[in-house]
Amino acid sequence: MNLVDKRGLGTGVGAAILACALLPAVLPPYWIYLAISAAISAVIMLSFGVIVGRAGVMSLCQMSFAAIGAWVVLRLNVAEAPGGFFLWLLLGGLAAVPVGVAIGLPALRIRGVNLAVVTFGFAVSTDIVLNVNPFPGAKDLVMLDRPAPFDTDGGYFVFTVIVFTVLAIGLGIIGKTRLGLSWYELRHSERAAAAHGISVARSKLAAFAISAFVAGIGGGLLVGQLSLVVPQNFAMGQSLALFAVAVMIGPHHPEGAVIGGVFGALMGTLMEKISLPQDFGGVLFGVGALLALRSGLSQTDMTRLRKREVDARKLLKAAEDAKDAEGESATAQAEAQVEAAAAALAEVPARRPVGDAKPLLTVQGLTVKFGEVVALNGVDVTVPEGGVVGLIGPNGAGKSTFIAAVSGFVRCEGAVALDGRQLDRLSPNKRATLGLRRTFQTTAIAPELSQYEYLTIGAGRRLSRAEADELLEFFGCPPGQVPVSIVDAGTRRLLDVAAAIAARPKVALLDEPAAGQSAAESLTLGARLAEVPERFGVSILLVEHDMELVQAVCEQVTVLDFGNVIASGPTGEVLEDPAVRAAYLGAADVPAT
Ligand SMILES: Nc1ncnc2c1ncn2[C@@H]1O[C@H](COP(=O)(O)OP(=O)(O)OP(=O)(O)O)[C@@H](O)[C@H]1O
Repeated sequence: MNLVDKRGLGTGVGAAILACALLPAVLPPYWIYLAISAAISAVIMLSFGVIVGRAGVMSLCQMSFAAIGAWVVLRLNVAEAPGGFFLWLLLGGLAAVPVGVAIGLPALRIRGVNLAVVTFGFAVSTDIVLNVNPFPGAKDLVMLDRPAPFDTDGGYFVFTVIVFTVLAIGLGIIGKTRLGLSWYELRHSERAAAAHGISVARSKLAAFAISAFVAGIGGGLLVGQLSLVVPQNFAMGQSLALFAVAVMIGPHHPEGAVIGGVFGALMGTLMEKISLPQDFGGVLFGVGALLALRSGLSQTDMTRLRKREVDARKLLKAAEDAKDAEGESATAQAEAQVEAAAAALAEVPARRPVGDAKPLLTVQGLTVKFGEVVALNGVDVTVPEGGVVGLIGPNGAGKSTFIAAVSGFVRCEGAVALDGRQLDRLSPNKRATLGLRRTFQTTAIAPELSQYEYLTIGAGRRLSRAEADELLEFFGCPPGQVPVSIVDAGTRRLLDVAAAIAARPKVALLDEPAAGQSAAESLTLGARLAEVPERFGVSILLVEHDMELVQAVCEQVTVLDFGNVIASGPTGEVLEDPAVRAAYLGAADVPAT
């Protein structure tokens, strides 16, 4: 879980040095000029990589941000401002940031195609403004002079490659931080991100701000290449074509940005060389983008994921072979697992406090209505410190709605307090950061993440390798390098539980974590959950249909039926209650104690 992928960094920097040493020496002047265009396009591609590739936001106005960068550089050039081109370039990037944030504000309320329309609207407005107001210096032909030692085309190519490399490394590091990883989560599920304590608004605005900065730098670089720019350099059609390339190729990985940049810059020339109309390239990009949108993954995502999966499968096979070498058959292992789980569960009641601990989560009079449907009607539940409390009931009783309301995802009446603090008016991510975590019945984990990366998102901090390994082993998940894409649905739930516990919240609300598990696995999970309060300092509210699990792990249980509490108290007594047995009749077996 290092912030820098040393192998990738070595390869990338090596390739950049090679390109800088070779291309200016061997390419004819026109192709050097095209190589500069490709490097600048690659920088602009990086900006698409942040907003489209990582955060999954359909932004069609990156060239407008580039135009702002170009405008600032030219304005400072005309004014002969101190600092020179390098400083102006930086200021051009920074000038695009507030505009990026302003464009990002609507993204807090709208998404998908609607957001694409908003960003496209901005691109159109920029087009109109630029066509009416020429770039600074255009009237009097005040050109920008490239600074030495980058004043020749070959030298300027080297400069653009250096800028690209620095930006790619910076974005790579950001991508490994919680902010960067949170963009992946936003792309798949904003609810899951909020449940992990991520402020969806802040995360999206940061993506807009950073992508606008990078695009602004790209615009400034274009001024350095052309000495003076015209509105057509930033036309909305350009934004559209580059967006399609970005969706297709995946410029959030440096190799994707380079390929995208080369395509973007050279496609016109290539089409001309094979006697096809230049615009035909745009059609090809559009078709490629549609295919990528259908699969949900870009070309570079797929290539990287396949490699990760191959490596992970080797790792899993080696672990399996090691077990086989120990001579234990799969059946013997499963039997040993059940025996161990049963033994661990047998010890649980002796270790647990029985209801006399301090209340940690108190929910009073919780009422949720969906139109005419009263999903919850004045429900009271308390989770004591160090306790595992069950919430059960037949299908549609209101259990998931309870978790959604307590964690802030659903409007409700009533009072929710965590460790004495009222949570009622707080957002889901605020509740999560205060120590109330939840899992979902249906997980929405980004498949391209490794389990280590997912734990980092869940934990809200960088976990040490040892801590992450301990959590994964404890919950029976595969090794941390294994990508989520090849983890089965049942194990993804366990990973979700591990990510919730990784944050060391005060209380974790677990929504059917044993669904999809075999009887033996469910028993094993029970033993682990019973251990969680003591081992990780996290109290649990457990929603489950597996009555054996509930009976073994929960000291207290509350039963819902049609949104009403029909019984609450020590598990053994409640499960014997005739009203509970009647509610469950035909819905699930309640084993007699
Ligand atoms: N968003 C919603 N809009 C309208 N009705 C809803 C919504 N969410 C839940 N309900 C209704 O609220 C009631 C409780 O649903 P909920 O999913 O909480 O039950 P549950 O006990 O979790 O069921 P299960 O065990 O099947 O998950 C059901 O009648 C359901 O149809």
